[in-house]
Amino acid sequence: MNPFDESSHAFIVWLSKCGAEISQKIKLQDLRNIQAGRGVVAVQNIEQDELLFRIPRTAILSVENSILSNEIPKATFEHLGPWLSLIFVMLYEYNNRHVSNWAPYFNVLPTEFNTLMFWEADELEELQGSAVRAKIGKEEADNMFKNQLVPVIREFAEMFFSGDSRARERAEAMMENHNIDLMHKMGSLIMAYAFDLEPMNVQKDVDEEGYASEDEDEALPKGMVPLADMLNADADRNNACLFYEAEFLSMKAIKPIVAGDEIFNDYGPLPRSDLLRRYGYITENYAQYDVVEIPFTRIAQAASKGGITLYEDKIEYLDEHGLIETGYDICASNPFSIEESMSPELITIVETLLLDEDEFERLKRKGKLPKPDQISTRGIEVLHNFVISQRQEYGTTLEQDMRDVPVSPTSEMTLKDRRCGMAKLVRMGEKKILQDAEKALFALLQEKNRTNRVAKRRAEDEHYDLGKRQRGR
Ligand SMILES: C[S@@+](CC[C@H](N)C(=O)[O-])C[C@H]1O[C@@H](n2cnc3c(N)ncnc32)[C@H](O)[C@@H]1O
Repeated sequence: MNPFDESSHAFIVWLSKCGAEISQKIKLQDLRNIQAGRGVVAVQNIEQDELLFRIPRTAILSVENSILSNEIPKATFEHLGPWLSLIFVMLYEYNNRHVSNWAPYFNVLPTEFNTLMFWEADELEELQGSAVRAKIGKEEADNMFKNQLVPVIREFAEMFFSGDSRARERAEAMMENHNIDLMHKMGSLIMAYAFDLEPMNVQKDVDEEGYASEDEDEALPKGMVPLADMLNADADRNNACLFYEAEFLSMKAIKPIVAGDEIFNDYGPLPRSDLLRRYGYITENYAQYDVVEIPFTRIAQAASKGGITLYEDKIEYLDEHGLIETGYDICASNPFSIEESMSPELITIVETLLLDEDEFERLKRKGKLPKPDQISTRGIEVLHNFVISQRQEYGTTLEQDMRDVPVSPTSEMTLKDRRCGMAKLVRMGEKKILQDAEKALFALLQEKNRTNRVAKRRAEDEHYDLGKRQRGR
């Protein structure tokens, strides 16, 4: 057995000893040949609703289950919040791997990542104007590690490095780059592997597709659920789901699975930019969720270029209505439609900015806002300009990108070429949306102008007829 399979085997043996029940119909498989690390595959046909495995809650790597939670005051974890608390606990268990209950688990978790946090500057450049570059948050995470996490490690150094006479020195060394890097790796593991630890029968507010809001998810405690996190995901190939029970978390088939098929979890309807940021991979069937985010700052710039003043009172009023955000999405749709793809908030903002003072005051008195489905000719022009100005943020055109082949990342490529290939697919997806939006807005503008011309001509004709009738009297 090669070392990779040996770790997989030792992990499954350990997990069974922890009390997990694992169906004989599945196995953990080496999928490095398709750049997918490990994955879970069916070895026999599986029926819908069949149990694939169940993991006792006690085997979850979480704050609650780590012995650190007996030693460190609850208030400290509350102060750190769910994300930093889990990083804290994972660092502790990782540093004490020789005695940690989760050592065989750490042996199957990756130590190298392809997520945007770990890309070189020239690789990130390949994303060109994509708003995802502003969301990587490396600096913010660095600051949180240095200003919030390291002080806690210093405060509880004797426990964190228990049994080590150099505990204080080691706590000081947590500020060093290699340790901050380790914190980023734990953070990245959480981002791509951790589950929100929902209590049993949780009632979350979900959208029409069944997804909870990010804010709601962020407030939940997080935990690393062994094996459940070995499932890959691929947009609409989801065939399994994790169920939260009192003592166990159970992974069950949600449709029949044929022997040989991979078992896929659902990571959510993520655009490829976010998939790359959080998980470090992309596949074509996530293109349906692609978005272009127009940052608010760009809207402000484009508006002032177009002669629209961002009056403070209008911005304040829009903010009171919760409409001022860091950015606004234009989503992919097929066939592209403005109603389906264009952020209604963005349309309302544009129409509000275009209101004259009297009209704005009148709406404000009534506590109302312009309706996004009643877009004006001037509003279309402004949105068209936003789209053009966003398109200019990308260094190459879609046609140029399409000319250079090959684009699809393959296993023969170097890591750099693969990253650049993935970045190119992300920026091409965004450019396609911008191209579709530009065309659709232009067509709508022409239609509006045509209707306006007809209405004007009709009004002129009526005026002329009235004049003739009056003269004929
Ligand atoms: C929750 S883990 C799944 C287990 C992982 N494959 C492993 O070997 O540890 C998520 C990571 O798996 C990889 N992954 C998931 N789905 C994938 C897919 N469809 N294609 C390629 N890689 C995938 C990505 O690296 C992602 O960050």
